[in-house]
Amino acid sequence: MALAYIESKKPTATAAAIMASPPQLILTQDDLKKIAAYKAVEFVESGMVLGLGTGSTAKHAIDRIGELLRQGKLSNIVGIPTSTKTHEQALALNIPLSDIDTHPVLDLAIDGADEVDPDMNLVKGRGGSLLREKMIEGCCKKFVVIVDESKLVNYIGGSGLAMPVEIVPFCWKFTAQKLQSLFEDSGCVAKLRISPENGKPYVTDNGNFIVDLYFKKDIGDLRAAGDAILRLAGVVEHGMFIDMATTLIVAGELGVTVRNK
Ligand SMILES: O=C(CO)[C@H](O)[C@H](O)COP(=O)(O)O
Repeated sequence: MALAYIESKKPTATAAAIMASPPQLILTQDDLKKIAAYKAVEFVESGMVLGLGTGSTAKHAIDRIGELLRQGKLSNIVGIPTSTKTHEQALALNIPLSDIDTHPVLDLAIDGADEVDPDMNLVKGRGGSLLREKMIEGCCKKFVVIVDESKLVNYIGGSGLAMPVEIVPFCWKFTAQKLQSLFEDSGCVAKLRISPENGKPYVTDNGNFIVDLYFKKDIGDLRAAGDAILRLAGVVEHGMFIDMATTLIVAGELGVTVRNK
């Protein structure tokens, strides 16, 4: 697919303000996340129905939306949260909330990602919310992805970190084994995600488990891989977001890049 690029290596006014206060020599990863998030919120207009993402980057965007509502600079926003955690954050900020039963078409969603490839395909779900994120971000007119530059990869799986798959708890070992076998040629290792809090299987907002897939090599055709995963009984959804992002905002040491698809 042909891509159109709008690129700027100059810090925006918002980014410049964040960089300037307090004075510091090195921006932390969290500073970069905040810069990307604030830039994304510039796309938000009063009256919009908004998908509210999950994770440490999206959290900054939601805080900013709450702040602009409080200041009266935004009004009549309806937020659709992608997780119970985001739901709680948005409630605390007095952002009016709804769901996709009531609002099946959203104006805009803002969310982070774990990996972004050169075609703006994503890995999401290391925060555990991939199913609701995919349902909600799949019905947005515009899906703005916000990342710091560490999330950019040459190919999906290229970070060496997990590509999450949400599965039903029933006979999870069977499903994990099937997933691993599917990507044998890519040296795939499938691991059940364990919650660091209690040492038990991590349970998603939907009552499911997550199997994290680690690849040693490029898995090739992402659509074919995604379809093969979804054909396995026991799989609920995978964390590859193929051809869904419409805008990518990357914050790095040299400034902010905005790229439209
Ligand atoms: O997909 C996600 C949650 O399911 C997050 O967007 C993703 O994990 C990125 O998180 P962070 O902004 O904390 O790096």
